[in-house]
Amino acid sequence: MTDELIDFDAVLLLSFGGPEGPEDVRPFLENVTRGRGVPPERLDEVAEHYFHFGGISPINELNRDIIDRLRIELDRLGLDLPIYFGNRNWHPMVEDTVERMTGDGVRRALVFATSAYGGYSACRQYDEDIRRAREAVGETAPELVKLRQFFDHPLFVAAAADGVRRAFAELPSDQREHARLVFTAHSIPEAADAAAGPAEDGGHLYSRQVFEAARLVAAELGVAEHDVVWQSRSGPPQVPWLEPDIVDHLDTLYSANTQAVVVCPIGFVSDHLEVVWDLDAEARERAEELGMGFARAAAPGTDPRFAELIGELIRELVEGVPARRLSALPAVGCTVNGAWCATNCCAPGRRPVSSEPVTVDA
Ligand SMILES: CC1=C(CCC(=O)O)c2cc3nc(cc4[nH]c(cc5[nH]c(cc1n2)c(C)c5CCC(=O)O)c(CCC(=O)O)c4C)C(CCC(=O)O)=C3C
Ligand SMILES: [Fe+2]
Repeated sequence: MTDELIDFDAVLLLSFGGPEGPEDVRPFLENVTRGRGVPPERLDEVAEHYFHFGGISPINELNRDIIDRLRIELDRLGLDLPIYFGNRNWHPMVEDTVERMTGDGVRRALVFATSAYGGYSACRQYDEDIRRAREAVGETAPELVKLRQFFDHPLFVAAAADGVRRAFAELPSDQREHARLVFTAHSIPEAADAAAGPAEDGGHLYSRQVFEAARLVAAELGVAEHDVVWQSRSGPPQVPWLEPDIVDHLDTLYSANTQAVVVCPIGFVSDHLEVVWDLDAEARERAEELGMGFARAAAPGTDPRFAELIGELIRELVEGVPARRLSALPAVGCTVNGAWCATNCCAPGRRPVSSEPVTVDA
């Protein structure tokens, strides 16, 4: 990124996308898993999760709500920028959106990708989306400047902490005091985590940022102990992914006499299908079988501070306001036209740079 402040004429919210009816589910899943070696049985299983909710993922509506709140926030800030919406895997597809932006005369837009973290799936794949969309349009495509990773922004941490506070309050008072705070994020292959971040930084940027965000939220709440575990694993069983899984972890906690858990999906921006299925359905059911209390914290996306956060990330580039950050870990991801953050940053096939064990307790 250049140091000089430059003019922007639009904002693009770039997200994952999700089906909006039963007939969308299969083609959506084909889009998500194209070329990724996800076994067909896994796809059948995941399709069932979507059918359970009538084939509708909440993600698009939640993103539209974020856009509505961002509109109000940008108006409040006096930033007269139209907001566009485009997805990687479902309509509105980012290629179509960038084409529309071009037709509307947009020359240089800020891109907010709905993930707080680094790593291939959480960061670099959004750069690929930006490149693909610009290539589809050709030479007249607008310049697209992606906003940075925000896992340690005080507004992200505060919004997540508030969700946890409300979840604790949902538990019966006798369980509240002893409830274990457990954070979850989407599991990724261990090799992808090892390759996450600029190579010279030593890798594992995704899991390090997730651990750090969890630590910051727990610290804000004054909760002394917590765990970080993973959810929504896919891919063949012989390929190692980040572990333990949330459901297995509930068994471990049960063996250690834990009476209740509060689960915070810190790895996600909104309560989309992976949250409502893997946590509200599967994990809650396991907790009930074990007789453990269970409450799930809302993801930060619906909190008014989330729109404020996006406004602040925009002002970092538009007005040069200093980046507010609570950790010293790298927060990269701000690049132009889908360029990588650094050579080999989060490269899908990069060899592990270090293989330090990733601990669970903070
Ligand atoms: C790190 C990460 C995030 C967080 C960052 C971010 O938010 O961007 C995320 C978000 C999401 N993941 C989502 C859904 C899916 N992810 C899948 C598959 C995968 N995710 C992966 C990683 C991540 N995923 C990976 C390494 C795979 C394996 C295949 C591949 O390398 O691509 C599959 C395929 C089937 C399966 O589950 O096996 C589905 C359906 C939805 C939408 C939910 C809805 O519809 O509401 C969202 C927001
Ligand atoms: Fe995913």
